[in-house]
This record gives sequence, structure tokens and C-alpha cells, in this order.
Amino acid sequence: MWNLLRFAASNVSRTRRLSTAIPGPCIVHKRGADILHDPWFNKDTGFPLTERDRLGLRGLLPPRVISFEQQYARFMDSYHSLEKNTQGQPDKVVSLAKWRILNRLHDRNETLYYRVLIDNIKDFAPIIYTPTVGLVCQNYSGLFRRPRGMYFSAKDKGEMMSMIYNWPGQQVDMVVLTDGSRILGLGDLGVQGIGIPIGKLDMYVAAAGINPQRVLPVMLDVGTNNQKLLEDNLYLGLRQPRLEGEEYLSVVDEFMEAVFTRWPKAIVQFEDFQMKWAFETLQRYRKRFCMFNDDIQGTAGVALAGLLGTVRAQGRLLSNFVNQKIVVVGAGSAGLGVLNMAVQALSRMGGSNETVAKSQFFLLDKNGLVTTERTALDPSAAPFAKDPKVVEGLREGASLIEVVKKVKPDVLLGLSGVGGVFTEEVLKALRQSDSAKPAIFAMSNPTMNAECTAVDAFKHAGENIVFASGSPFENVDFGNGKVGHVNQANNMYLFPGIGLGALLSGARFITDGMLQAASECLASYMTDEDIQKGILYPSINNIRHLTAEVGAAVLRAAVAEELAEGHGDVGPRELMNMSEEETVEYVKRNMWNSSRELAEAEVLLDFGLAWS
Ligand SMILES: NC(=O)C1=CN([C@@H]2O[C@H](COP(=O)(O)OP(=O)(O)OC[C@H]3O[C@@H](n4cnc5c(N)ncnc54)[C@H](O)[C@@H]3O)[C@@H](O)[C@H]2O)C=CC1
Ligand SMILES: CC(=O)C(=O)O
Ligand SMILES: [Mg+2]
Repeated sequence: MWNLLRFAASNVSRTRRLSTAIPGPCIVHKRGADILHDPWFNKDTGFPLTERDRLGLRGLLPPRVISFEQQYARFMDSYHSLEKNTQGQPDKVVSLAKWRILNRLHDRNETLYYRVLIDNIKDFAPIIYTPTVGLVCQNYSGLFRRPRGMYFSAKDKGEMMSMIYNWPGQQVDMVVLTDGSRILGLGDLGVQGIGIPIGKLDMYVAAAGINPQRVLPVMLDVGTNNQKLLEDNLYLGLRQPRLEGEEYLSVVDEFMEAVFTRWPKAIVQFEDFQMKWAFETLQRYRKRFCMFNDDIQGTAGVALAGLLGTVRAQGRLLSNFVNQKIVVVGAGSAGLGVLNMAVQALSRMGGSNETVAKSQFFLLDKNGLVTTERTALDPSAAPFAKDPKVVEGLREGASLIEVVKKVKPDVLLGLSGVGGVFTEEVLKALRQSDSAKPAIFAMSNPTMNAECTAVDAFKHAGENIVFASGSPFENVDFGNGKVGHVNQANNMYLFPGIGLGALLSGARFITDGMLQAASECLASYMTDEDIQKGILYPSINNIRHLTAEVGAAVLRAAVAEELAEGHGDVGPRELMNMSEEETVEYVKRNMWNSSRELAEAEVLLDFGLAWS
């Protein structure tokens, strides 16, 4: 009898995890207060009396049963009261207060948290994601209350294979991993960078419908070179300098082996690694494991879609992309990722060979224009270095203003991490652009690290520009009945779909072809009418719809490359036989969604386990 119940239990709990259309009962292996302290199962005051009896909760909750809708309304009321009560206080104080109230709900009741997040994504993304997540990471030691995710440190060497089994979830689909070495544009934040994988995975749940029970944020703590943190008594990470060289790689190797041993079908997203390790780990693992680097590859796809959108916004055919002069400020993982993908796209368009394609890009780093005369030229930047003998009037290390005045670019794209580097002078110089509709992408995060603000961009460069920033800004009211549209050029428009498509295809690796498919899907998502208004990306309110399309595009690319091994009960042949529409439907069907029905699904006790 117990075996039978257990068998039934494991099947229904699987039903709940895989399909949310008609949520079945939900099986817990614990009872009493342990359930109330488990955010996956906790319904707070929503437990009906029958469940309170069955699960040993009677007396542990106030007597009145409050429905999911009432709990939802109560949370939103509290949130709006907080907004009202903190009016006039400094932005940082307000943002952190909002983060705290959301975080408390996240820790307590995930079903309600994700419903609230999905419904209010436009308001809440800036809290759980950029810019507030940056502030949270900076203040992490003080904000820390409860752990979330896993921490693997240099001291755990040799132990990771057993540690990975400490994670309570049976199945993990998505892992976001950081070593905290380049958190947004805020630099090395060591173990405090864990906020980034948590925020990214929240976006995975909200946008891609990855089941929150199957996500794993990971911090690889290999030390920090941030002196302030090393001297801080309350710092929660290893107080030692970062590991380097083979020592560093052996820690990442051990983690990767451990995670894929336990969950061979998981996807690992590398996030916010300093450039040298971002490129090195991508090369090291991309043909061994199903992984990608979001800062290099996700960002590139979003930027490329924006660059193609800019060509359309200028009223030109896409083939005109080959004539665009693009100045990229920042030669790091993100900037170089964008350049490499843009060159691939140009080569695919057949317009030019790689050498010609590279000639339209101008790359600057902290030492100015990158040229072939640079001493100790980074090999990954070398292909984009200008030969000063060929580009007349541009010397090694030329400043941004010199470059903009000389080149008169169509696009100025910032991934430097340096706030305000697009000065008034630079923006005014862009008025002399050869394009009637130049574009400014101030993509660095968080807000204070943006290369310029939206207001300054429209004020100094003119109302006819196309503008995008990595963190959100309000649209700009010109006071003449017209509004300057602000796009958010952030990799959040692609990474959830890349992960989802890779997962549902069961791809062995994530290839350039799959990433290109993602970018092309985003590029073609907007209508001509929107593009003409300077709207390059969809509203974040549509991110779930977009992500389903991106996921399907990635899946189909994996099938086309014969890399798809299938997912769950759906094999490679079935995937291959799906039409485009069927693929999108398949993706949507597999997206987890929080709902009243799910929240109210009956909770049954797994008797065998609870009382064994
Ligand atoms: N919007 C988005 O989706 C994304 C935004 N980013 C942002 O991009 C920024 C850079 O990220 P990574 O490339 O990974 O960093 P990184 O540290 O690898 O590269 C930064 C680059 O900027 C250059 N730089 C620094 N000061 C400069 C200056 N004054 N003028 C010109 N160049 C300068 C550096 O020399 C380096 O080449 C960060 O702020 C990050 O938040 C990164 C990924 C995605
Ligand atoms: C958005 C992002 O991934 C970054 O700023 O690093
Ligand atoms: Mg990042």
C-alpha cells in the first residue's frame, strides 16, 4: 500500500513539475512547520483546513483561510504603501526597500512571488534585475539573511562532486554561474556577486517559464582582489586574493564535472566573469558541455538585433548594414562579443569578406582607439585594430571625441562600464553623423555606469536619434508633443530564450548557429511601424511571448544542426517533424507558469517518506 502511494506520488509530483495547464496535486515529503518554511510548498495563510489537518499545520497558522487572490492583493497593497511611504527618500533607499519586500516574499512563497513578478515584470525587473541588483550585490553582506543557491569555494577543492548532491532539488535545468569578478560595471565584488545569478534566474522563470524548482544560482568563490572586501570583517567570501592560472581553471573544471555528472541535461550560463576568464572558459567548455557565456554571446545577439533595427529605422534595406560606421567603446567581453557576431552576420549577408567587414568598426578601450601600433595588443582585440596608415588622421590611442569627429559614425555603442563617457561634447559631435538617424547604445550597467543618460542623449545629439540603454530609463518628453523612445538593450531579451531552446531541444552544445537564430528572431520581432518610431525591442511586458519565439528559433536551429537529442518524452524525430508553429506551441506548453490553480493545487503528504 505505501509503495503504491509512493508510486502515485512520484507520478503526480512529476505532473506538477512538467505541466502547469492542469496542475495535479503536489506531494511533499515533510510536514508541519517544515512545510511553512519551504517556499516551494508554502501557501502561507492559503492552506485550507483539510490540508492543515493532513499536513500537521493546525494551530501553526492564524485560523482564517486567505485565498491566493487575497494574498496577491495584500502583497500589492503593501508594495504600493511602501512606494507611497518612501516618496522623497533617496533612490537607493527606496530601491533597496522594494528589493527587501520582494525578497522576503521570494524566501517565503515562490508561487505567489513568481505570479506577482510575471504580472508586474515592467515594474519589478528593475528591482530584481538591473539596476537594483547591482546595489544589492554591493551591500550583500549587510543584506544577507538566508542563503539562496550554492557556493563552491577554492577551499572545496576535491569535494564538489559530493557537494553537488547537497542541493535539495531532484532535477536542475538551468544553472547561472559567476565568479563575481566583473559584476555589471561595478568590478570585482567577490562572493557578493551571487545576486546576479539569482536575478538572472528570476528572469528565466518570468520570461522563459523555467520551473523555479529547477534553477540553481551558483557562486564560484575563488577569492577576491577587491581590497575593501578583503579588509571587511563582515565579508562573507574567502578573504584571499583570486586564484589564477591552472589553479583557477582546476576549480571551474571540477565544478563543471560535478554539475554535469548529477544533471547531464542541464544548461550552464556563465555570467559576469572578467574578460580573460570569460573567453578562456567559453573556448574550454563550449564543445564539451551545453553552456554559453551571456556577456559575450547573449549581449552580442541583442546588440546585433539593435544594429539591424537601426538600419531599418533609417529607412534603409538591411543590406545597408555593410555601410554602417560603428564606433564601439569598450574592448571587453561584451564589446568584442558584439564585434565578432556583427562580422559573422556581415559575412553571412554575403556583402563582404571579414577584412572588409571589420573596416567599418572602430574599437576603443580605456587607452583610446585600438590600432595595430598598440603595444601589448590583446589578441582578441587585434582583428579590430585599425592600421593608422590606412585610416588617415586617426592615431593610436585617439580619444573618443577625435574618433567621432573624424568618422562621423552611424552608431555609437558603449560597453565600457564607465558612466558618462559619452560626454556632452561627444554627443554634440554626433550631430555631424553621416546618418540622418544616428543611434546611441549606452549599454553599460547599472544606471550610473551608462555611457550617457537618455535625457542627455536626446538633448545633445538631437531628437532624431535612436536611443538604447542597458538599464531602463524613462522615455524622454520633448515638451513639443513628441517623445523620444528609450529602448532597453539588455541581454535579458535573449538569454532566457537561448537557455529555453537549448533545454527543450536537448542540444548537446550551444552553437553559433543557434545564437544567430536567437538574434535574428529578436531582430525580426518588431514591425516596421514600431521601428520607424525608434522602437527596436519589444516592451518588457511582452518578454514571455518573445522568449517563446526565441526558444523555438534556437530549438529549430539545434534540430537543423542535428544536435537536438530531445527532451523528456519528446524525441529528436518528433522535434524534427514539428512545423514552425508547432515548435512555438511545444515551447509554450513546456513553460512553467504560476497561477491560482497551481497555488491552490492540493498538497498531499508522501506517507512513505514522511513517516519512514
Ligand atoms: N546591456 C547589456 O546587456 C550588457 C551590458 N554589459 C555591460 O558592459 C560593461 C562592460 O562589460 P565587459 O565587456 O564584460 O567588461 P570588461 O571589463 O571585459 O571590458 C570593459 C572595457 O571597457 C574599456 N574601458 C574602460 N574605461 C574606458 C573608457 N574610459 N573609454 C573607453 N573604454 C573604456 C576597457 O579597457 C575594457 O576594454 C559593463 O558595465 C556591463 O554591465 C555587459 C553585458 C551585457
Ligand atoms: C546585463 C549584463 O549581463 C551585464 O551588465 O553584465
Ligand atoms: Mg552580465
